[in-house]
Amino acid sequence: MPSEISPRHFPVHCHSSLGKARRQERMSHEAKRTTVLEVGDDGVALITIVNPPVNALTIDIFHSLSESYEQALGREDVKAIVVMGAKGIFCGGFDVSGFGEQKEQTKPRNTSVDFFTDGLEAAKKPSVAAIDGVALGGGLELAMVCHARISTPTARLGLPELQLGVIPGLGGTQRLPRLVGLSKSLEMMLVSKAVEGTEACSLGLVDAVVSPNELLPTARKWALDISQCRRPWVASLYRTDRLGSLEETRQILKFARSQVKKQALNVNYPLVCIDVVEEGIISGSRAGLWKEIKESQQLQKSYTTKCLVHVFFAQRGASKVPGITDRGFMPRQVNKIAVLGGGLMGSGIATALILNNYSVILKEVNEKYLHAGIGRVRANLESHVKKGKMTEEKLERTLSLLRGVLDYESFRNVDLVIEAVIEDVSLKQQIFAELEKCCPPYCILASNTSTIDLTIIGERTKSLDRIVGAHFFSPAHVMPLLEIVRTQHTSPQVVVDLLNIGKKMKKIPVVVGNCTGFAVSRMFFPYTQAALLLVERGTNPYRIDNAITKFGMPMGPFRSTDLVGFGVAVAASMQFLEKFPERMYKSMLIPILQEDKRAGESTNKGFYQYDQRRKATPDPNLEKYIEKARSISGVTVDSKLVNITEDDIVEMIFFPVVNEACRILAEGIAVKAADLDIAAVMGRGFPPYRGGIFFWADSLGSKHICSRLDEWSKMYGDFFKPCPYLAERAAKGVPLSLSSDQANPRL
Ligand SMILES: C[C@H](O)CC(=O)SCCNC(=O)CCNC(=O)[C@H](O)C(C)(C)COP(=O)(O)OP(=O)(O)OC[C@H]1O[C@@H](n2cnc3c(N)ncnc32)[C@H](O)[C@@H]1OP(=O)(O)O
Repeated sequence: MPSEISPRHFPVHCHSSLGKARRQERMSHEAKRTTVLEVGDDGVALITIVNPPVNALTIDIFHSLSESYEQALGREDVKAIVVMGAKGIFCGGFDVSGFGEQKEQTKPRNTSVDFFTDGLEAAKKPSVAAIDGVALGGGLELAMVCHARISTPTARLGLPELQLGVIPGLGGTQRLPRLVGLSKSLEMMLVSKAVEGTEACSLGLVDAVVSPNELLPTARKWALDISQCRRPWVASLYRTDRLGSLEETRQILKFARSQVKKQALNVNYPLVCIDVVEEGIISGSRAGLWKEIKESQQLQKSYTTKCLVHVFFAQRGASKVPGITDRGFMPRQVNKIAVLGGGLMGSGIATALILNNYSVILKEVNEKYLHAGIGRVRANLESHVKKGKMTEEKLERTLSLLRGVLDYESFRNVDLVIEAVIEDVSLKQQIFAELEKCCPPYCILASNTSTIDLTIIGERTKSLDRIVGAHFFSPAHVMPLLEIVRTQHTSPQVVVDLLNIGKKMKKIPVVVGNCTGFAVSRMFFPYTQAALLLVERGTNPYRIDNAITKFGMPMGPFRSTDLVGFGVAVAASMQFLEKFPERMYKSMLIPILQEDKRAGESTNKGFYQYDQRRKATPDPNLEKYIEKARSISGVTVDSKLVNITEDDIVEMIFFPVVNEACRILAEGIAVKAADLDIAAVMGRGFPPYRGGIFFWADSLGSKHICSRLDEWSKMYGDFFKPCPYLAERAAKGVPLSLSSDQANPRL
């Protein structure tokens, strides 16, 4: 039975030690971050966490929560306790804004063992969590300390700490396996997968699922039932019935470790998480709690966490655009959307839209292409069915939102058109002129171009104010980034509308300015170019790809060019060549390969050769093409570059990317460096645990980057020449990500 509760379990703050000013400041702070205790006639004390917007846990909240609990436990008229969050959100977890700092974050001993375990879980009065909205991280950990959990069907429950480089630190590694079993708990923690209330109930994580209206009455009754022994009084930490035999445990942990070693390169926190879970199973849950405390404290201070927390906040900051989202524009209702072109991109965009309940018209030029486009959408949905994410019935319902057409007849009442045809300037110009005539005057006219200047695309229209870039990344129904491109003419309302649609499509939108390549393609165009320069001077291409994947990119430059296809790569290069000739590295290697019908993965040969299962292997024949390209370029093999180290490969490939990112920032194409961090992570798979392109560059220092670029530009030409923004920051020794007064914002 629950042990004796004494006030020492609850850290109570001592006002007398605070000065008057600090006390006042603290009181106004607490007015926003607090818990509220209300005792009903039924004898149930309702404790509500109030810390908008997501009721995150802070030290203040813990103080207030412990005070509320202490009162509830001490009052004779209270028989049981219900915990909930204000405004339909249980709790979004611990406030992560201080994670990644060297200072101590919490007093986990007080919270995890003394407060949560020996205080709440062992209390003489039962607690029930009433969960709506989200119960994530520390929020779910608090709920698991309660003796039962009632949830709404759509509430999301999970322990997503690992996506921030930390492990659950309030008992989650111990209680989750005991509630849902080891395999499921590892899956939920290692891939930061949240489950909805209904699934949580079938897993045993929650005890009942009810509608939002019934949530509180049910939770109150449940709590009273426990107190009167009509329902079991369960302390999750000591359950063992969901844990399998020791042999099963070993098998599951072994498998999890092998998966993590394959997938989580350069980071240790997933393995730490598994070790902590194992400790609890082998040595008992209290031993597990202590190990969890020690490890989570360490990880909270780690540099990796600092990077991942930066990405978390940068992602949220990306949808706040000065001069646009702070002007009070409300997003307009967008119901009907047309997509032009049913190729790879168009079908992906249409899939993403119908998956998020938009009605979509897909237009193609003839029956054959239309049929193929709709077929692609169906195939995209079928892959969801195969992965168990969707039922056949849901597939048919989703597909019924798509209608194929061959003309503009039905465009008369569309709210948004997304053009996704091939990268041909005059074709796009013609299409936009037609759209202007066929669509209503309020319709947003968006292009999915990845490189072409939008003002040029809209040259033949008088609708520049409603022309905007909606650049998706392939596969569009999978990749999270949406690059919203606005020109000097695009109206703020249109940007606000598109931001809202992006959010509804569960994309991460980043708003950038208009130029050739915008932010993502432009920032990364030196990525493949630097690789070509190295190869022509003797570096083995497969060593380059290997070094870059070891750094953490999903693919090296050659493998990713194969995937994109040489046709697309050449079309983009032509745009850059026209716009930035002075810093293009002009290699003939790709055109030479193309001449020999090697155009990348789709032709089974590119830089790699591909078997029937699309597995890439190095091709010994590549060397002869490289030699030919080398002779055309008139360069010779440089023994330094033949024997270049992996670290130097990474710097020679990525410093030109940093250099271009600096130009983009200096020109005001991006509003802030953090937006380019998000663009690199979400659009190109730059490792999030390095914080994004600028965050990583600043960890190395502007001086180091500039001096290396300088050195290479003397040896290998202007391709490496540091831009004025970078050179200036290096001279002053200031970080590249600091906003610049000298930048000339065009947005
Ligand atoms: C000790 C423990 O084990 C450690 C932990 O608990 S670590 C934290 C674990 N929790 C998480 O990882 C959840 C993080 N949050 C989220 O996933 C999402 O914010 C959410 C699902 C809760 C809400 O999503 P959504 O409604 O789209 O709102 P979103 O824009 O993301 O967040 C709203 C605001 O709350 C902030 N916020 C959300 N969760 C936060 C958190 N855990 N800490 C600090 N701020 C947080 C956001 O930064 C944003 O602030 P802004 O308005 O100033 O931009």
